[in-house]
Amino acid sequence: MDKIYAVVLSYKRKDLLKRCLDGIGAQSRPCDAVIVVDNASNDGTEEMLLESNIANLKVYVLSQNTGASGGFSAGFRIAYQQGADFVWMMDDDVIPEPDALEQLLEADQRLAERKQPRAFLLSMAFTEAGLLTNVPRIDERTNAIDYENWPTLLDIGVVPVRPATYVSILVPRKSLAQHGLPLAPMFMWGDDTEFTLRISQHTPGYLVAASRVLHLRRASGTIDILREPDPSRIALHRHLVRNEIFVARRYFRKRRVVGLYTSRLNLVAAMLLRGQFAKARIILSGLVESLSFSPSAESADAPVEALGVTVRELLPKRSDLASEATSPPDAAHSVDSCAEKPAEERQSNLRILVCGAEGQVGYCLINQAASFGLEAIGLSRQALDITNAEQVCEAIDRHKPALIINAAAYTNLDHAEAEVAQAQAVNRDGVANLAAAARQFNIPLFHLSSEYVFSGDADKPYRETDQPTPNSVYGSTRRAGEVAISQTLDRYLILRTSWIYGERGNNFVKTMLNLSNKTEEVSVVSDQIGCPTRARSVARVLIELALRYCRDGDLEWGLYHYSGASPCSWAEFATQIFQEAESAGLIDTAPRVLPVPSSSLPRAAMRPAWSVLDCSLIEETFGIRPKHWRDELRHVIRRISDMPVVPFGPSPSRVPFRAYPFCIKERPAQLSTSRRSVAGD
Ligand SMILES: NC(=O)C1=CN([C@@H]2O[C@H](COP(=O)(O)OP(=O)(O)OC[C@H]3O[C@@H](n4cnc5c(N)ncnc54)[C@H](OP(=O)(O)O)[C@@H]3O)[C@@H](O)[C@H]2O)C=CC1
Ligand SMILES: Cc1cn([C@H]2C[C@H](O)[C@@H](COP(=O)(O)OP(=O)(O)O[C@H]3O[C@@H](C)C(=O)[C@@H](O)[C@H]3O)O2)c(=O)[nH]c1=O
Repeated sequence: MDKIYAVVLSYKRKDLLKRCLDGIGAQSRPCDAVIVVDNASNDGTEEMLLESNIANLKVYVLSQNTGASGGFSAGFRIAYQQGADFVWMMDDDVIPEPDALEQLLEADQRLAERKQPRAFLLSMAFTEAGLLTNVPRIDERTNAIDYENWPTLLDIGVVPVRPATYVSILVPRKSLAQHGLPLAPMFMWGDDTEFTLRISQHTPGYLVAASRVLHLRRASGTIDILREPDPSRIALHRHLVRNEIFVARRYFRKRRVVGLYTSRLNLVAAMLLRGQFAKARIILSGLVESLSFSPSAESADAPVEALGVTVRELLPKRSDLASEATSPPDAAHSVDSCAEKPAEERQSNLRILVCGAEGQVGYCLINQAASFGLEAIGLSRQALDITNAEQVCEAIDRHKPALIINAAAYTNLDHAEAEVAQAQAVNRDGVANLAAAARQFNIPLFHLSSEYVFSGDADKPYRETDQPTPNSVYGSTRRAGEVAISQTLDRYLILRTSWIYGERGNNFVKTMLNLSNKTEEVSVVSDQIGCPTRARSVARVLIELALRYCRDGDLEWGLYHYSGASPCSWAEFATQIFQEAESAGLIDTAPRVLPVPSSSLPRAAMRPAWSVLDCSLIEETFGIRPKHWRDELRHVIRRISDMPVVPFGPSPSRVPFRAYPFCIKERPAQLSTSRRSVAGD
């Protein structure tokens, strides 16, 4: 079933927002997530949201007001990047009728049956007095004999429209993927017009008669500086002037642009005659700005931070997630541990120590943590070698983190078969060092492990309760690390995952892309099945759980499985990688994928035939759902194609076949806002 994310942008209207959320919560078709973007309201909105009982509520507070266009742009990208199939966007003063969403989706279905592509679907908006408001413009495009086409689909209750507002608009993922995000620099007014015009350039949007919402807007009618009731908004009218001209220039005929300039200049003249100098200056500055204003659309993959803000995720109370308070364990050697402190003090230690910070997941942890309000101290292997117990204690003592996340590991499977001692030193003894230190400092340890702890001869997804029986050195050492943790600590979180890939580091996606330039056919095993998992999503899960621990001082500790959704073979994964890369223009021609049995590609370490993890426990416990690897892969490929340099291949030692021994140096990782230490910090 499609994932529908409702997104509400809110700015200093907590009472209206509450009504809006109640309306969303009462929908006959529940939303898979309800996202509120708080545009730095600072008016008690956060407190109201923290107390909210709306199911699946996620709240993102921007560090500063980015205007309507910035806020909507943030909301669209957050929902898109979290895997929404449809984004149901609205202002905070919209109260949807209980079947508003269901009706939009039914209309979408009817249009699909008629094979009509659609850029968006729109509800009918009414004022409290029952008058129509926010009426979109009909799409007046004509048919082959020059008649307007708009009545064609009246029988299914929809009319094609083009410019529209964000008063209950349902935008399919495809529109965002193809056309990008609303233009944040517009700040306010006209950004919705521009966005809907852009996405409906070749495919109409539709107004859906049966979907109705109430729009409780403060001022009625059109926006006009002469009638502006709110003095604090008068200065903002320069955006309106600039944006109107920009939209006209981009989407309409020259005559309209000239008309706009003329009417605005006339208005300025009239104002000057009436002595309205301040207002005249505002219009004039809009006109001047319009001469050079020409923002371009960001891709839906762009991080929210690209808006020049940081984002903080709030964790609203949700009955299903509330953990029972337990008494803090022995505090003999405690250092700044979250668990022993009252709630208000706990918030003050949001520092996490990340080991293995230069690895795929480690890097993503450091890169994302600050956006969620965590201070991440990232230590590379040079800065902290986890095999050195003394160094581990020193690092904790120096940084006094609330918890440790271990993303460090010896991950070269084939080399591990020969370098058993080295693999054990890191994956077993290094992890034991971390567990001992966590115990000494009375802080929890989050740790990553692998599905390779299982032999791979099962026929159903592995659960946390299944007995590990590793059949490689890597798998055995990972299992030994898990055991060391569970025997040393009560407060630990082990996350087993599988087939990690991302735009950075060594992984299968990078290997395939590297191969694509060198060969026309790639042999890939088709008898190993698993779930590809994006490094960034693994990091995101760890951040989410770290935040919950810092908030509550406790967590449902233990072992969890988390991987991408939907199993596939490596051969299927490779095929999809090439397809995505080809359509993103990253490669000219996709090589053929020749599916082969594992026996035909011998490697030092045995790979499990079945690498599928059952992720239901993490979903039941924390509401964390796996994301489909196909969606995630598309993002990763896009990001790689945005990179200015040729993608990095794997280090030659990880590549089993002679065909691709080259390795192009990756550009140095950029430092994130969180602290990253490479040598000693
Ligand atoms: N990659 C995958 O497909 C999967 C990985 N996992 C697990 O997830 C975790 C993260 O994986 P991923 O990000 O892909 O791993 P990477 O191999 O990308 O990163 C591991 C990092 O650990 C560092 N490291 C190695 N030895 C030490 C040490 N003694 N002290 C400190 N740091 C050290 C490495 O540094 P250097 O490069 O300098 O050696 C590297 O930066 C690991 O535990 C891994 O086993 C689980 C399932 C699948
Ligand atoms: C490069 C290549 C690989 N393959 C196969 C071999 C192997 O079975 C599979 C993946 O190979 P890689 O070497 O990229 O990945 P590999 O090192 O096996 O990946 C594993 O890493 C460790 C750390 C884990 O914990 C696992 O979850 C898993 O992700 O693809 C081909 O069939 N053809 C090819 O051209």
